[in-house]
Amino acid sequence: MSTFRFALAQHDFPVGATADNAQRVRALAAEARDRLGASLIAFPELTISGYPPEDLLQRPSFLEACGRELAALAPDLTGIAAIVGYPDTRGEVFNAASLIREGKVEWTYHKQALPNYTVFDEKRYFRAGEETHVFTIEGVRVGMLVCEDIWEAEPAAHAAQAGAELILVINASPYDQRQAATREELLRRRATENGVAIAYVNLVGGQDDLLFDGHSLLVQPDGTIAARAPFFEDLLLGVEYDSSTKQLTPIDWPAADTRSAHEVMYAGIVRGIRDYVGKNHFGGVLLGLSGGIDSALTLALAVDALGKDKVTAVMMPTQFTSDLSLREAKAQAEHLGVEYHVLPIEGIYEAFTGALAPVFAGRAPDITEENLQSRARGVLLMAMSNKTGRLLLSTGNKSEMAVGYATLYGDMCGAYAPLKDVYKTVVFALSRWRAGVDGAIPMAVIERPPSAELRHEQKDEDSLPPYDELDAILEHFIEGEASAEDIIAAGHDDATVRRVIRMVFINEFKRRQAAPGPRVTTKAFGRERRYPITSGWR
Ligand SMILES: Nc1ncnc2c1ncn2[C@@H]1O[C@H](COP(=O)(O)OP(=O)(O)OC[C@H]2O[C@@H]([n+]3cccc(C(=O)O)c3)[C@H](O)[C@@H]2O)[C@@H](O)[C@H]1O
Ligand SMILES: Nc1ncnc2c1ncn2[C@@H]1O[C@H](COP(=O)(O)OP(=O)(O)OP(=O)(O)O)[C@@H](O)[C@H]1O
Ligand SMILES: NC(=O)CC[C@H](N)C(=O)O
Repeated sequence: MSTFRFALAQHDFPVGATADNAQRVRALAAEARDRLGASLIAFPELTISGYPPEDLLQRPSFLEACGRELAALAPDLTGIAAIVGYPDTRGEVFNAASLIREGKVEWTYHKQALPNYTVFDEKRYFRAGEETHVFTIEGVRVGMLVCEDIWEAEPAAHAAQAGAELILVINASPYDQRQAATREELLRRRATENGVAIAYVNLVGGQDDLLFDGHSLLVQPDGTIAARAPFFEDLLLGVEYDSSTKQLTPIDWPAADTRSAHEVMYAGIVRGIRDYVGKNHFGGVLLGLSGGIDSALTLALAVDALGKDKVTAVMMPTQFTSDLSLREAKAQAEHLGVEYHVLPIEGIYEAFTGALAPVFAGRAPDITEENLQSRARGVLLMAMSNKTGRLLLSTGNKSEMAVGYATLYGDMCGAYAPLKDVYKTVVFALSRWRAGVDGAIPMAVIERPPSAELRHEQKDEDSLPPYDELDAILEHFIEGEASAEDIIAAGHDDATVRRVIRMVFINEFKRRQAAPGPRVTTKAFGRERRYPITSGWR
C-alpha cells in the first residue's frame, strides 16, 4: 500500500517574467512542503516563460534565460520534487516539463501534441516530442503529460500501457464560456478509457487577449470528478493519492464554485482588466461615461478590478446628451465613489466644424459630424491618459465590433477593451446581474433603449436590427461559420442576414486597429479569427 501527497500550483506565471516566475516556484515549493507536507509539486505549462510567450521563443537570449532559470532552481528546491515547465532548447525548441529532485534536473519530458488551431500556434515554435514518460514517486507510477497531450487519445493510452496508474497534466488552457464543460468531459473520457486517475493543474490570469481560468480538476479512474478548484483564483492545492484504492482526495481545497456562467465570465473580465493594468504597470484607468449601458458596465468592471481610487469617469456632453444620461452617469459615479468629471465638448465640436466650414461648404451634415463628436471625446480622453498615466478603457462590445458600429480614432480609442468579446445581449445579462448585487449599475441605464446620442432622438435600432436578432445572426455567422443561406434557413430575415454579413466583412479594417480585450467566446476577433482586410469575397 502506498499513499503520496502532492501539490498543484494553480497560479499566475506572467509571460516573459522569467526570474520572477522562478522565484514564485521556489516560494510555492517551500509552502507545499511545509504547509501541505507534499513530496511533489506540479506547476502549469511553460512555468518559467509564461504562456503563450509567442515570438519571444524566437529570441536565443530569451530561450537561454529560461534554461538558466530552470537550472538555477535545482540546488534551491530541497525536501520536495517539482515539475516545472519551460522551453527546452536542444538545437530545436521543445515545450518541456522537467522533474527537479534532490538537487538536480532528473528528466525532461517533451510535449507530444502541439495545438495549432484557434488561439494556438505551437507548431510555429516547437518540435513535437515522441516519447512517453512514466516516473515513480513514493512507489506510485505517474504518467507525465502537457496540456494538448490529453486532448488526443494516444499519449494517455501510451502512458497507461507503460504502467502509469496516475496521470499528471500541466496546462495553460484558456477560458471561454464552454471550455470548463469540454475539459471535464474530455478528462472523464481519458480516465475511463485507461482506468487511471488524473490530476489536472491549470494556469490562472490575464495575458493580453487570453484569460486563464485555473479550475484545476481531480478525476477518479471511473471518471468521477473528485474536486474542482474555483475559477480565476491563485491557489496552492493539496492532493493525496492512495494506490490501494486508486483514489485521489483533495486536501484543503476551497468550496467548489457555485457561481453562474455569467458570474464566472464577469470574474474573468475583472481578472483580465486587473492583470492587463497591473502587468503593464499602470496606476489606473479612465473611461468616457455616457449614461449608456456599455460604459456603465465597463465602469463597474473597472472598479471591481482595481478599486474606486484607480478609476476616473468622464462625462462629455453635447446638445444631444439627454438629462437621463447626465443624471445617471453622475449617479453611478457617485455611487461607486470614483473620480468624476464633466467636460462639455460643444465648444470643441464647433471649433472643428468652423475650421472645416470652408472645405465642407455646400455639403449637408452627415455621419462626418457625428464622428467628430466621438473623436473630440477620444482626444480629451487620450490627453487625460497622457497627463495622469491612467490607461484608457474602450467600451465597445462584440456586436458593435462585428458590424463596425464604432468610430475609428473616436470611441475606438483606448488600450484595452473589456467588452470586446461580449455580445450586446450578454452585456445586458451581465449588467442585470451586477446591478442586482449592490446597485453598481443604475437600472435606468439598463432599461433605456440603447442610443449613441450623436443626433436628436437617435436610437441604435434605427440603424441596426434589434440586438436579439443581430446577436443571433452574428453567432451563427462568427462562432458557427454558417452561410447566409444556413442562417436564413434557421428562420432569420433574408435582407437582414445579408446586410449584417456584409457589415461584418467590410469592417475588418476597424477590427485590425482595435484594442485587445479578453476572449470569452469560442471565436474572438483577433488572433483567433484572421480575415483579410482587402478581399473580393462577400
Ligand atoms: N476598407 C477600408 N480600409 C481602411 N480604411 C477604411 C476602409 N473603409 C473605410 N475606411 C476608412 O474608415 C472611415 C470610416 O470609418 P469611421 O470614420 O469610423 O466612420 P463610419 O464607419 O462611417 O461611421 C461610424 C459608425 O459608427 C457608429 N457609431 C459611432 C460612434 C458610437 C457608436 C455607438 O453607438 O457605439 C456608433 C456610427 O453610427 C456609424 O455607423 C472612412 O472614411 C475611411 O477613411
Ligand atoms: N456623453 C458622453 N460622455 C462621455 N463619454 C461618452 C459620451 N458619449 C459617448 N461616450 C463614450 O463613447 C462610447 C460609445 O458611445 P455611444 O453612446 O456612442 O455608444 P454605446 O455603444 O451605446 O455606448 P454606451 O452604452 O456606453 O452609451 C461610450 O461607451 C463612452 O465611453
Ligand atoms: N496549451 C495547450 O496545449 C492548450 C490546448 C488545449 N486544447 C486547451 O485549450 O486546453
